[in-house]
Amino acid sequence: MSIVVQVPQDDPEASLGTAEGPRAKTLSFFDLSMTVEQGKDQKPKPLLNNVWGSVEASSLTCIMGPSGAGKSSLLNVIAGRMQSTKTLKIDGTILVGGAKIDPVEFKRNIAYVMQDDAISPTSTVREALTFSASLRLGGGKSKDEIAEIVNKMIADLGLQSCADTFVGGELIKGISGGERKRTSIGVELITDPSLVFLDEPTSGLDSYSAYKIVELLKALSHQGRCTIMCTIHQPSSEIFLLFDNCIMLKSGFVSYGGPVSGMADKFSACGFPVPPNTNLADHAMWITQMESVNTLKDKGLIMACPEKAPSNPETLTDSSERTATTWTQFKWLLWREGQATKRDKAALIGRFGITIFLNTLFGIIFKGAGSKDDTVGSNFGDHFGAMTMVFISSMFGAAQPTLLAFPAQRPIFLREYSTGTYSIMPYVLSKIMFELPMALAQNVVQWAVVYNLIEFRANFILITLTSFALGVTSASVAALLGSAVADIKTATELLPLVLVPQLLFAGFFIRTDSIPEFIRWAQHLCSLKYAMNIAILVEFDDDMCDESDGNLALCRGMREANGVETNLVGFYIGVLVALFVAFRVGGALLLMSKAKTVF
Ligand SMILES: Nc1ncnc2c1ncn2[C@@H]1O[C@H](COP(=O)(O)OP(=O)(O)OP(=O)(O)O)[C@@H](O)[C@H]1O
Repeated sequence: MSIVVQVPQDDPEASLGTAEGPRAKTLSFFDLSMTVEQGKDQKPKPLLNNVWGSVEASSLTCIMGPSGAGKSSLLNVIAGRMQSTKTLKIDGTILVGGAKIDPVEFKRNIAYVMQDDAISPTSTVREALTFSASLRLGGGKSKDEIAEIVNKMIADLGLQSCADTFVGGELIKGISGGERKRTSIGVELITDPSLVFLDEPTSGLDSYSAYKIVELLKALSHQGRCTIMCTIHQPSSEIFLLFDNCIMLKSGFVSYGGPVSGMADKFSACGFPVPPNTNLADHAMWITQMESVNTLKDKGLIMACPEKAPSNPETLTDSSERTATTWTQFKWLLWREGQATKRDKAALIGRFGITIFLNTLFGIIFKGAGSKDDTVGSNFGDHFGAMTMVFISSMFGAAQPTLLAFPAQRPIFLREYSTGTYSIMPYVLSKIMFELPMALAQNVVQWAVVYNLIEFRANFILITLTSFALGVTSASVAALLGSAVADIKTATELLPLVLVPQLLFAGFFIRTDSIPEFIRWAQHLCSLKYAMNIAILVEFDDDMCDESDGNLALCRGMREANGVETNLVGFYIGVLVALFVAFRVGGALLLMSKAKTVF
């Protein structure tokens, strides 16, 4: 790909630093093309065809066109968020001001606001902005300076009345859609970018909120803070006339590129006058949609780029380091994770409520199953069944909350990671730092409920720690699964696929030496098997069993059938730790690869 993005040559540092005041830059692009390979015997499909456009600094531009015309593709290519790949070829020249830059390096000066507002639902507006400012403006700013920047941003965005309200989401009540969009804009604008791109900023908003958002974008651009470009669907007249420029696309061709004020005349001159009392945007959309590319070419609406790209522009990179240290990232992520855990009361109550309810039920059903007192009438089958049920519930109890939370957190991670807000290590560590104590607390509650009711024989601490190890390893499996899929529904459907096979390989229903040899290896991926091996040793060891009622022989038989050996406890613990780490690393790698292809 030979895309170049340029910044002014006269004062490059001023244009790249954290300058206060006007930073907006002109933006022009020439002959942008994008084609996608379609398979061996098919011709590559063109998605963008010699697209061109030029917008002045501090202006507000919309990209319009029928569905599938290439609006998002164009926005993503200009924003440097789409690069050439094996199957996707991108070509063309993009100029910012006048000097060439590396689009990846220049990313810090470009803000991109996604269509879906991916902001932590348990943060307040002020906290979301402070989080972004603290991590993206570098370590050089004091707390007071950050607070001042955030307060100014809140005022600029008109968010004073909801500054300390939760952003909210599906499960937590929060600010309105328009306020959430403003917050998303603020989170990106806080880095003082030269160029701001927004994908459908008005989608899902009522007409008044949509108007207020575009009005805000106009004010921000006209203040000289940045040059703004966004895609938009069917704007009302009032909204459309707020834009300075419009780029209209038809099947990847430019059918209009210029000021909104000159659009009606251009359409008239090409034989498509705007009927009286008609919204110009609707008229332009209608014509673009109705007429074929050839007709629009013949009529002079679709035309080649009127200018040539300058040859050999100078290259400039933005080497300014604005990312906070890993330690700062970790502290902020930990803080946000703590707030999320504390504030999502429904999730907390659900998690511990279900644990208490299920384990009370186990306690009632298996009451005294582990008792050594012959008069209670316990037997080996009930005793082992009780242990199995408690362990299975520990496995699902830890995996479920992680899995349910993950798809909601995933888009937030993808946005923040791809904008360089933090790196993967502090993110994963901050998650684990909260998951471990939560899982421990859940297991302590679980065993506190069942231990005496069922009269388990193992040491309370040992058995609790074993089920805790199982819980956190299962949560890692859930994190891996959550990293792979985008929505809660798919994740929930896939959970049994990952956890139920564990039951088959754990040795409860079938001896592991009876499993067909070609698939027996899979037992080594099962955390439940290793946790049960340890549990068998601490609960069903020789000195825990009673020779007189035949339990000793049953215990020994079970240990033998499942290959459980007393001297391998260290190995079983090691395998659990290794599985925990492997699933976590796998999940992190998957997330990182998703972040690269998110746009
Ligand atoms: N990476 C890709 N590989 C293959 N086809 C793609 C790719 N990206 C986009 N397309 C196709 O290119 C066309 C333009 O897509 P794009 O999302 O840019 O259109 P759009 O105008 O933003 O549409 P909408 O308004 O429906 O969001 C569509 O037909 C889309 O399916």
